[in-house]
Amino acid sequence: MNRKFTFFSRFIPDILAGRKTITIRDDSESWPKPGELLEVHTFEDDRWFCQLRVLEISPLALADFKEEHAQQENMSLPELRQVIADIYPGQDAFWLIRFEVTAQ
Ligand SMILES: CC(=O)Nc1cc[nH]c(=O)n1
Repeated sequence: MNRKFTFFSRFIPDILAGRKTITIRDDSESWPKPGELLEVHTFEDDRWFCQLRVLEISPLALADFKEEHAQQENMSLPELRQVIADIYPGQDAFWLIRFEVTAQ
């Protein structure tokens, strides 16, 4: 199992500023456990940019995306649906991972 956890670099400013406090992932990235510390790298060039503590992980269907989730991603709800559809085409079952930044 690949336990590397990455984000697209465009999300870094929002993560480090505390404006993005969740990430929505598919089954392949449902392995983090609450309390776990993750060393987080950029997807594009594998550059470390912070450490996160996992606060919560819970299943979330595409049909159940709400305004609250969009706010936690610092996006509008249509924007969040589009971003997730672009990253995970055709998928509708996800995991919500809530986190806090513990080092940067
Ligand atoms: C690299 C990658 O998949 N990044 C993602 C995917 C979904 N949400 C997110 O915040 N970042």
